[in-house]
Amino acid sequence: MYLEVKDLKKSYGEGGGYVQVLKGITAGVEKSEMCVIQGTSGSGKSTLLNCIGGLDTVDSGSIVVDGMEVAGLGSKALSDYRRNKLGFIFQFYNLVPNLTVKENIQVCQYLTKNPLDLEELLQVLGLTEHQNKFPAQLSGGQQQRCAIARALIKNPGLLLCDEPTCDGSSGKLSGDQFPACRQIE
Ligand SMILES: Nc1ncnc2c1ncn2[C@@H]1O[C@H](COP(=O)(O)OP(=O)(O)OP(=O)(O)O)[C@@H](O)[C@H]1O
Repeated sequence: MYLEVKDLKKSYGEGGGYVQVLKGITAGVEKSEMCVIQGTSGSGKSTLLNCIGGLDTVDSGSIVVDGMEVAGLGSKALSDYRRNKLGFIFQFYNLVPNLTVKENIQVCQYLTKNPLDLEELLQVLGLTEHQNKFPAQLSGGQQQRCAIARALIKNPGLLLCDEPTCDGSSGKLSGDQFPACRQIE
């Protein structure tokens, strides 16, 4: 397995505000496999991705990526993991507003060891003519493609996508639209 999650538990808050979001998730994804996570709104999909991506801490359990335990890594090792192994497409894009499309992508290009070719990526994603625009000057779909390019430029071993093809207002894609993918509920 390239990604292996075992008995993962994660909660937020305390006292009356305590909520256990991940109640012992166990799942695995092979190298080159695509896997869809399905669940109702608020069920913990983003929380799971954030934990796997090292953006949030877990209460207990294990996350192994390419043979390396990620849960509990120190900050330097966690940075290396995020820089070189991981691409993350955020649900709300998280583009840097005062950087252009090209600069948003270049930030990740410069940080990683084996980046893809920037010009080619811009072209494939239909962003060449928009590369000097700022995020506020882009349509939702253009922002989304910029966020996808920023994740892909790192040529990551693991690509985590939090609703990458949904603009948050036009309805969600169902797993049925990804027949080649295995689904985790
Ligand atoms: N930082 C936080 N502090 C407290 N509660 C949180 C925090 N982040 C998420 N939650 C709660 O955890 C639960 C899971 O949230 P999460 O964003 O993972 O759901 P989701 O399945 O991705 O939802 P959606 O499909 O609507 O994006 C929700 O009840 C949410 O309110």
